Amino acid sequence: MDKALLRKDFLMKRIRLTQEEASIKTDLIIKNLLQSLELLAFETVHIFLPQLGKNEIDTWKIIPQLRISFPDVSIAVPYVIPGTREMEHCLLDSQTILIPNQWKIPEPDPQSSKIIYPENIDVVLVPLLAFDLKGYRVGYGGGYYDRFLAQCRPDTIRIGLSYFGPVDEIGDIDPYDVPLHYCITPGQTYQF
Ligand SMILES: Nc1nc2c(c(=O)[nH]1)N(C=O)[C@@H](CNc1ccc(C(=O)N[C@@H](CCC(=O)O)C(=O)O)cc1)CN2
Ligand SMILES: Nc1ncnc2c1ncn2[C@@H]1O[C@H](COP(=O)(O)OP(=O)(O)OP(=O)(O)O)[C@@H](O)[C@H]1O
Repeated sequence: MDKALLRKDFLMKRIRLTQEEASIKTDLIIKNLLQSLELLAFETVHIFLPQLGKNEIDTWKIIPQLRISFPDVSIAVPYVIPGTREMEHCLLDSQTILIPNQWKIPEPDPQSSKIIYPENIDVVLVPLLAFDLKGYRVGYGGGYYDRFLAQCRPDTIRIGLSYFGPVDEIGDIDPYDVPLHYCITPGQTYQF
């Protein structure tokens, strides 16, 4: 199936989840994610912060667990440079000032935050709407993550988080699409 159709289908599936279903799935995703991360060595992990009102996976529930399980690890979060399809990345700590952007996604204030460069990020937790059996993904369609992942090191581990299992194949993959290494769902962890 094509990205445009998958985007529409999976946005619909996600918005139809009740708060309770979303919360149960998120807890299962966190459990599977922590198990997978235990097997990896990393110093800096990048995480998205959830868009309000769109039923995105509530990554605010993941962050405290990451801090407990990996106390020495730095957490980085993205900032979309206005008017561009590029992102900058900042350290998330108790000092970080967060401001909601035009899509109601909390973002770090890039002026007052410590900038983290893509080449220093070891693991990226990637938002998505749908993914396929080869590890390709569909997001909102801005290409923000494809651009960002291309700036990371080739050995940076890309982990998708998804409420739903994979589709067989995304039809219209293009040369800019950067596949995932893992995708974590409530039911299982896929490795590609
Ligand atoms: N939490 C989170 N942060 C993220 C992303 C993401 O998917 N999730 N992004 C991943 O790339 C980038 C932001 N990209 C976005 C692109 C479009 C819309 C958006 O809401 N677009 C439409 C509505 C889409 C719909 O619901 O139909 C709009 O402008 O109203 C939001 C974020 C960077 N930060
Ligand atoms: N590194 C890049 N340089 C230039 N264009 C790019 C790059 N990465 C992606 N694009 C373009 O951006 C557009 C959106 O890509 P795509 O539909 O794959 O977005 P997406 O993966 O759903 O979105 P996101 O990455 O924001 O979650 C496409 O036209 C794609 O060719």
